[in-house]
Amino acid sequence: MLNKYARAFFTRVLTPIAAFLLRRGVSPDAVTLIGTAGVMAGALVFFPRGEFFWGTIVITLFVFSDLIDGNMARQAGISSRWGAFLDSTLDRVADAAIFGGFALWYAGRGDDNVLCAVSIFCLASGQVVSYTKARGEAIGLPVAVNGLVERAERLVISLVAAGLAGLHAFGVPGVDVLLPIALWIVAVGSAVTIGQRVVTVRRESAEADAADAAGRSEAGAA
Ligand SMILES: CCCCCCCC/C=C\CCCCCCCC(=O)OC[C@H](COP(=O)(O)O[C@@H]1[C@H](O)[C@H](OP(=O)(O)O)[C@@H](O)[C@H](O)[C@H]1O)OC(=O)CCCCCCC/C=C\CCCCCCCC
Ligand SMILES: Nc1ccn([C@@H]2O[C@H](COP(=O)(O)O)[C@@H](O)[C@H]2O)c(=O)n1
Ligand SMILES: [Mg+2]
Ligand SMILES: [Mg+2]
Repeated sequence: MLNKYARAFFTRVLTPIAAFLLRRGVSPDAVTLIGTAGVMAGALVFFPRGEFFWGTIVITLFVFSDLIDGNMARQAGISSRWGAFLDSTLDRVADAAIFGGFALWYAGRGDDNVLCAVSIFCLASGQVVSYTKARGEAIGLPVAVNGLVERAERLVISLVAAGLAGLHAFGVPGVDVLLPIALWIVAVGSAVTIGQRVVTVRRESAEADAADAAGRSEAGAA
């Protein structure tokens, strides 16, 4: 949903920044790599220590690089298969760092085995959500479904909650419950999304196999 409705807005806002970086000789790949490194640093330095506010601020500064890199490539007319591969692969690395950071907090001083498990489930299920689409497309299917919780939703839900929960350390009462709530929402939403994508791939596979079989029997009859 966010990918559909918010992308146009962010494209307008980020296009001048992308143009500026291109004029300075920065490449889309460099933005992809630096953005991922920044997200990883924010997540793995701050989240395991429970510093959710500062971790979210650092991640937010870098995460929009994922919208800038593609914008730069398109503006410069240099979109490439390699760029698409690098972008998607490093998305997975950044997501692992974010949910891994939460898991490390709950495994350590956060001291909550259930929320540690929920964080690990968010990490793994998010990767599976992406894999279902990538593998379906790799076997030639359209995978014409996005599902309930795409990457943008996973990030916005968990990072807004983490940023607000981080305000607890500055004396704001009650906000610390937001992160557990968000993690449960992302976990359940990701499970539903996997189901939606698997059902779609199963239907599209059956249709494609039936079309292939019909084509073979027509060729045999001729
Ligand atoms: C009082 C202060 C409190 C501090 C609060 C801090 C608030 C800031 C918190 C969060 C900001 C989070 C912003 C997150 C932005 C995410 C941007 C992003 O990376 O989107 C990526 C996404 C997809 O891009 P790609 O096409 O490159 O990715 C493909 C996709 O990911 C597929 O994934 P799949 O669904 O399959 O898992 C992969 O299959 C594929 O491989 C991959 O290539 O881009 C978009 O979706 C575009 C839309 C972005 C929408 C961003 C909305 C941000 C909205 C609000 C943030 C601000 C909220 C402020 C709240 C303040 C609260 C007080
Ligand atoms: N280093 C890069 C990054 C991205 N691309 C191209 O942009 C597409 C992704 O667009 P986003 O707006 O989601 O970032 C990707 O599929 C590539 O075509 C690139 O070429 N090089
Ligand atoms: Mg990108
Ligand atoms: Mg990306």
